[in-house]
Amino acid sequence: MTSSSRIILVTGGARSGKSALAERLAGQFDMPRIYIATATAGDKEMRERIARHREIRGSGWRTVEESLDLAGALTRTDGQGVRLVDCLTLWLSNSFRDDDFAAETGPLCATLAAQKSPVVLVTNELGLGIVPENALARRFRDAHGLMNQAVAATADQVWMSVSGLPLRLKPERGTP
Ligand SMILES: Nc1nc2c(ncn2[C@@H]2O[C@H](COP(=O)(O)OP(=O)(O)OP(=O)(O)O)[C@@H](O)[C@H]2O)c(=O)[nH]1
Repeated sequence: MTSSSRIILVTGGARSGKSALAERLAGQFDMPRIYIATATAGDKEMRERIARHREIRGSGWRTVEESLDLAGALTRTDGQGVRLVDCLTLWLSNSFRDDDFAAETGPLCATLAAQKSPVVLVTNELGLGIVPENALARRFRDAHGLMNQAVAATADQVWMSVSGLPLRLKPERGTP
């Protein structure tokens, strides 16, 4: 992995294989691995899911749990290894202020641009289905799409996982 691939975004639908792709991309950096989890274990199913993820990741990863201050977690861990953030969707949902999505996404993109060590970020490709009936869900969906665009613009590489298959979106093959 070259130094020009410092910020990598991986998008995809639920159970599309995006987390596994992100782990493979992070694994290409020959340095310690730090997993930044934005999920909180709200119920038994989520606790079991998290336990499974930890088991699969194994001891090669240090885990940092940060559901709100993602920029702070990135700043604190910069210089310590490659960071894998899983995922931006839950982070935005935890920190979403109904009226002002830029208040969260702007500082995140500025922090990403300032990182010295690599970061692989996982997000979801929302909004491919029907328009939600609920107004808050519509505002979240729109804010989430704008967040993805802003992070993708900041990223050196963008990938999408479709049915477990990786699709590279940025840079397109053949372009420098
Ligand atoms: N708090 C916490 N959350 C974790 C940990 N490990 C994984 N997670 C969370 O588990 C979630 C990812 O797992 P899944 O929901 O199974 O993945 P998915 O997005 O449905 O499926 P894929 O597209 O295949 O990745 C992310 O939201 C992570 O934050 C951990 O150690 N602690």
